[in-house]
Amino acid sequence: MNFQNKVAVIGGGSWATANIKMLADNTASKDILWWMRNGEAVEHIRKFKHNPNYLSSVEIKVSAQNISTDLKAVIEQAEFILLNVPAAFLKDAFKDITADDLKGKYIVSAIKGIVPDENQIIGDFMHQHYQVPFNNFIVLSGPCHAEEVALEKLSYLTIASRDTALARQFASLVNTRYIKTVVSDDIYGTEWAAVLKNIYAIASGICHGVGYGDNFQAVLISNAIRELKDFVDAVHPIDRDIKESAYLGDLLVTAYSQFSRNRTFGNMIGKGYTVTSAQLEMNMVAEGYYAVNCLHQVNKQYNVSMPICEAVYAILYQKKPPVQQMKRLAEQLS
Ligand SMILES: NC(=O)C1=CN([C@@H]2O[C@H](COP(=O)(O)OP(=O)(O)OC[C@H]3O[C@@H](n4cnc5c(N)ncnc54)[C@H](OP(=O)(O)O)[C@@H]3O)[C@@H](O)[C@H]2O)C=CC1
Ligand SMILES: O=C(CO)COP(=O)(O)O
Repeated sequence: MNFQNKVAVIGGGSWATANIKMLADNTASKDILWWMRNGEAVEHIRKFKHNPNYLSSVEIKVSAQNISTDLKAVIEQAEFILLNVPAAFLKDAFKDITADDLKGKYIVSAIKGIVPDENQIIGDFMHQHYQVPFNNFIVLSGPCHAEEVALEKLSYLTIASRDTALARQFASLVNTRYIKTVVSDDIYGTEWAAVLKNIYAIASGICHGVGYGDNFQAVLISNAIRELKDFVDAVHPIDRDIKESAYLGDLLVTAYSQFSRNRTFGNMIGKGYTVTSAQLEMNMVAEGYYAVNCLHQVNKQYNVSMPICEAVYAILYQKKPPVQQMKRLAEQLS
């Protein structure tokens, strides 16, 4: 297959900015395009070569005319469409985009979330609403915080697609001195694991916020990986090693890292912040907040025992006191 290597990054947040950096630092010949909704940020980046709102220390090496607020025009010029908009806002961002606009394009999802109301992970959503064939769909995941990419800390990404030759091609556009890539064909497991680990990171933050220590957190995360495996195996039962970095690795980094939005959000909830005040304070998106509500609906179909996710759901959506819920949860862990 002949590739043109024209990549459009869709979204203007931290992960989009980190993805722009990886693509620019990668030495393969390519065109990089960038869409974001914020016109002022576009003007600032064109002029000063830094994103004023996210990872502002990163130098942006994308030509000024390739950065735009016109999504249709950006998509039209690209071959790979790299989605970086939080799942809760994807439908709104794509409201003027049609299946025809995406025909023949490769859709790469770097989103770790579920589309609310639809209760679909991104591959299913793009397939059902935009007729994107699964063979044209790629997942970019793995334990990797945008902040560490900005610092060029060694990181590993998993690039998953049913078409592993396509996954390898996309991997060849993002690997750098500090980014190593692993190719997989498990699109369902990779997407669902990335969604669930955000919920477990919120649980981890809540536990910290209410006063549990490292000893308890280790038990929580040991139980979380079993819960994650049970759910992913129920949704898509294939032979997968849950200890691989796209599954266990991403859970660990998100549950333990100082950079995690989800853990930070959970910590604030544990300390008594309301959901709204925690969201306002962070100015970044904790996907797990939206995901746990969707998962609660989706799991009615699979009926997997998920006490950790249910505790997070009860705290965030049924306003149950974190201390009481974590005490109840602790009695169910082993
Ligand atoms: N950050 C990370 O390290 C990683 C993030 N991801 C995933 O990447 C995706 C993007 O997250 P990330 O880059 O971290 O996001 P950030 O939290 O850094 O930024 C928030 C993004 O959401 C947008 N946004 C906020 N409110 C709205 C709204 N009401 N309507 C439309 N857009 C809105 C912001 O746009 P604006 O600035 O215009 O308000 C901004 O682009 C998520 O799915 C996340 O899980 C995956 C791996 C690592
Ligand atoms: O997915 C991530 C790291 O792999 C980022 O997690 P947070 O959204 O919790 O920061």
